[in-house]
Amino acid sequence: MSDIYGVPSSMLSARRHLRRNSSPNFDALLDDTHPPSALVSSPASKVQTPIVMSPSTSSVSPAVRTHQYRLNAAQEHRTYQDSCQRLLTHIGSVTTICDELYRNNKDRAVFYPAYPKANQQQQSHLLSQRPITVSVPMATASQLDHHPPALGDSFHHHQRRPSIQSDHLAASTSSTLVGGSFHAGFFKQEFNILHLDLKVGHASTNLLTTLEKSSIGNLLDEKLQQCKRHLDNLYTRVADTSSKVLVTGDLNAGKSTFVNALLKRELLPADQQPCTNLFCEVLDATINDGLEQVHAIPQVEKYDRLNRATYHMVEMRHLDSLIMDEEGGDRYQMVKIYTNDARATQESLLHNGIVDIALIDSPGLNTDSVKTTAVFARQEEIDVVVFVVSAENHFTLSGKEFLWNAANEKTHIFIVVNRFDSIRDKDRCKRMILEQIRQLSPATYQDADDLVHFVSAGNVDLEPGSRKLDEPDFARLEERLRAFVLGNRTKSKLLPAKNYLVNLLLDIGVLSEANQADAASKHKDASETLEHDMPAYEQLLRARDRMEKQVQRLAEGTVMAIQQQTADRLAGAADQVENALQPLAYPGFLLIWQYAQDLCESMAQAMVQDILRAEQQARDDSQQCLDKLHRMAQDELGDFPRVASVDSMFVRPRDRRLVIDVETTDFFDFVVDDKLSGCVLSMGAAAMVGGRMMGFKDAVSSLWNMSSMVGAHNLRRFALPVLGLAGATVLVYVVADMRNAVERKLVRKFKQAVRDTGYIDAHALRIGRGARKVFRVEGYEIHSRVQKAIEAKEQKRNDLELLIHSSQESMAYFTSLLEKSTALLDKVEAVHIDQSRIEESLKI
Ligand SMILES: Nc1nc2c(ncn2[C@@H]2O[C@H](COP(=O)(O)OP(=O)(O)OP(=O)(O)O)[C@@H](O)[C@H]2O)c(=O)[nH]1
Repeated sequence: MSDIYGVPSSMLSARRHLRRNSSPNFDALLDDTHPPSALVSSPASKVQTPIVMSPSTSSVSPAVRTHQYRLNAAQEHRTYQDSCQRLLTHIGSVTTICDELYRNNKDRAVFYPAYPKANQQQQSHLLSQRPITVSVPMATASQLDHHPPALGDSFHHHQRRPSIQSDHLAASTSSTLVGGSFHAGFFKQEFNILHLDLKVGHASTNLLTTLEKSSIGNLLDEKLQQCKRHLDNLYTRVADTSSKVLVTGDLNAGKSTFVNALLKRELLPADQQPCTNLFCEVLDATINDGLEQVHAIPQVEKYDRLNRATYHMVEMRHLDSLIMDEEGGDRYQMVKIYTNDARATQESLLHNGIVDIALIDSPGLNTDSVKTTAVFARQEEIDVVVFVVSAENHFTLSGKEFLWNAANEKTHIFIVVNRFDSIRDKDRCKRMILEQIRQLSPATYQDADDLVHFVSAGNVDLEPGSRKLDEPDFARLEERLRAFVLGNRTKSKLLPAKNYLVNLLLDIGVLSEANQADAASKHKDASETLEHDMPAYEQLLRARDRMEKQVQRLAEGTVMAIQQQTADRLAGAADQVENALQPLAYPGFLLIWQYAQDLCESMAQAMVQDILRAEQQARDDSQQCLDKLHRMAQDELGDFPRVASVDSMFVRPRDRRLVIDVETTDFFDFVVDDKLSGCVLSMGAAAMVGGRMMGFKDAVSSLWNMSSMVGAHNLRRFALPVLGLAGATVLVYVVADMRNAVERKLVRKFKQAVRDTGYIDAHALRIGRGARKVFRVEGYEIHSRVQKAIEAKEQKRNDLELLIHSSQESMAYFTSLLEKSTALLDKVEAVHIDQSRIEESLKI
């Protein structure tokens, strides 16, 4: 759920909580204030700047100073509230931008620039333009997720990656903006927060360039999710009105006594023997509905004040035994003690009128606990660490280790040197301890006046209702501690949030610029390519039509020619078929039947030979045609292998022979002989050929035919002699002419069969079909290649058009994102945060 500006509802409720919790105290303070003439208007923060009390003000009366403290506290509270509110709004807006970017990255993988690591020279050039400091906490999402800021801030992070000092950044950033836009190229450096950690060391930049766009998109998705989680954390942290002070130190240094002294109440057990076994957090009872209660918590991360199942309620009178009992330390991780403080706001630390402060007393440091306490101190919500050291014992090894670590993390520690009353040579003791601090934590030593306090917590009067004033040293400690806590609250809550927003917005600006440029270049390239490809595409379309017509024309022309050639060749062969008879030797009258069959076979073979020649001719012609087709297609489509082959033509086994049967009548043939000038009967007699005998019926029929020709009268007169002569003549003639008769008859019969069966046309068509088939194969190949080339071009066109469209959208989106992030960056920069001024103004 989010509001109309996209701010999550959880954030809104946290903001309401902030207002509700802080306003009453603030108003109460204001009720008591003098006219606003004491306040100076500050244009930067649009709030009034409190008057910082000069050293001369120390001479004014305590009542005036208290009044001034209230004024300043009220004003600081107002400034803090204003900064909080504005940062919360900006966190919400940046979260919305991250959401949009995340969704955009899901729809269309965002371009992630793989900028090379800036070399030393470039780095120093950038540094000269953008002042960078290592004094401001700035934790990245991942760093904070895994390594909470140390000891109240995150200085150690700056050792790894320089961050931008917010106040300087405002100036430097605005100097890099022209007309509300980032200078191209200026930001070409590594990302601060959106840096994709590939865990491959120095090769990461190279690897980025080789990674799939989608993989980079996924990495960016994860990174944006991390950012959103961190923004949520920052929101909760900024909206949280409380501050936590961890009191740690050596065993028996007087930590519990010191906490009691701050509370002006004997709440925690103090003993000469080490007695604190648990972390004890003391909170103002107002946040527990005014009820004084002790909650013993087995698991801190599950603790919920309103859920009794997450803690055990312990009676206040059993508090000592709970804390001192070693078993308590084993059973519980922490004790929360809600306590009332009836003192006035400027006197109480817990109930100070500005912020809810919780004090956490911890078990004394020893070699076992030093690490646990260090981890505890690094927790995000710890704003200040107070280290208590006994003036008698100075720093132990464990104490030194703790301070040494803290110093390495560039943390200021508030040091309380307790039990100072037991020291006789106080100056010497001070010198020695300050020298130790100088070595252990130079940063703290620098501010020793404010951060190192020599006191005797045991001397603070804890009697209820006592009017006895604290020793000046302890009173000063309280005042400095309060200012330090409030100053650190800004440092540990607002500055990290502001810096994170600034760095994230700068990264979003870099990403937007890079994507704008990338989209513009893609748009330009795609438009140019499209324009360039258009004529080629249209040419291909024309080539397709042209080629299809040519293939059709060439192939069909060749087929027709082949058919015609074949028909001509076969017709010629059929006309000359009698030539096929020449090689055959006549075997004699008795084998004339066999001779007739050989004649038929010889003619058939002659025709087959011609058909085979026609087929070969067709192959040759087809080959030439295929060559032409292929060359033509290659001219348009480039080189490609030929698919069709003439070797596959006419390979199917088939009987090409024309078979005619030999019949008896084939041996008799009547011809008109020119020499006889008359019609002479040339009859082939039915003879026994190859064991075959003419039938009786046929013989009678022949004779009857002859008699009818001669005539009945003559027949009767010359019957016998004529018959005898004729018979002899006929017989001689028939026998003599039988070879010619059968040859003539069979040739005629063969030719007739050629005509009757459509032998020539059938083979001409078959051979033409064979040629057409190979042309069709090649034609199909050419067609599909042209089609593929056209489809590839069309696909490319579609892709280019899509790319043009999406790059246009991308340009529009990132232009608007850049404008938004730039405007937001200006607003975030305008949130004025000055921790040192706060500390100064709250010193009484
Ligand atoms: N003389 C003197 N004694 C003090 C002072 N502060 C604390 N003590 C004594 O020092 C002893 C230890 O005090 P605690 O407050 O229990 O010390 P601690 O650091 O909380 O102890 P552990 O939590 O058990 O490590 C007690 O006997 C206190 O009375 C002081 O300012 N002066």
